[in-house]
Amino acid sequence: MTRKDLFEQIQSKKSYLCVGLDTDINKIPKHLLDKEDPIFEFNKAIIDATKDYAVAYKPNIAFYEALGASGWNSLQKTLEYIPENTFTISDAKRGDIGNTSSLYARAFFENMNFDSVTVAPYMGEDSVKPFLEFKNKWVILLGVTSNQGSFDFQHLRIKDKNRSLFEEVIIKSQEWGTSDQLMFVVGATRADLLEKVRKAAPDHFLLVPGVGAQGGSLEDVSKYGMNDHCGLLVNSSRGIIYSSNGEDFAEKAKEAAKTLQMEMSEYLDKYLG
Ligand SMILES: O=c1ccn([C@@H]2O[C@H](COP(=O)(O)O)[C@@H](O)[C@H]2O)c(=O)[nH]1
Repeated sequence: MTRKDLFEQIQSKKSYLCVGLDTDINKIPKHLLDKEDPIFEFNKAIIDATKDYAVAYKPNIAFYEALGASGWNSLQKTLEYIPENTFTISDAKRGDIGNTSSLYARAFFENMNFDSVTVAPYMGEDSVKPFLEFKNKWVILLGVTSNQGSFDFQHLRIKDKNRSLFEEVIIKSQEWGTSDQLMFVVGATRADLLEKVRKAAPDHFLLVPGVGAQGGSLEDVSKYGMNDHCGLLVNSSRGIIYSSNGEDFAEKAKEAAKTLQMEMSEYLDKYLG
């Protein structure tokens, strides 16, 4: 999917919502467990319920690979079920020496046909570039993450450049790929840093996890993160998919997604540059 296609979807749905499919066999409603593939049945119902409000879906790969072959199978079926014109993110946080990264890229872009994959930047250029060799595919590089541990490394100051390590990641990586193939993860819990991030990357899309269960503010993210083509994909996983663990789980997920979409629609009117 191109950047233009993505912006068109955002405009037509008045939404920049990404629904996170962090599907945990121990958390899904009990009545699904006697189905042949409970994970897929759950995802299918969530996708049906939220597809009018979401422009992207983000399965977190850990939840699937933890289940072995059956998890990969559920993931493939889920990916195929996501409607066309919807952006797909494999949240895999990969990255290794070049030849290994090439194989990760093939796994998610060729074998599975995701639009994008999240990549950890700390092994540097040769670990990221293999992912950038695929036409109309996206690398979503971890910029400043939503967790407390982000302070261990990402916020360290680089004295001679007078900036933080996460800013250096965002600036340096723009030498490797364009804003048509590179996005950055910025945690919603770090909305205070969005002005800095936007200074370093004015045109790029940002994937922003951390609203909902982690408490990030959608309004702050939208106010400080939006650019003239929106430039935001805001993810909520648990806050949507586990709104209820009863028979009404899909209906409740729909309500949660719709609530976020309606708020986003307001912010698009208010903050779109
Ligand atoms: O900085 C980051 C990077 C990735 N994530 C992932 O996003 C979702 C968030 O889930 P919620 O249930 O909405 O909190 C999850 O898959 C994380 O692994 C992140 O939270 N922060």
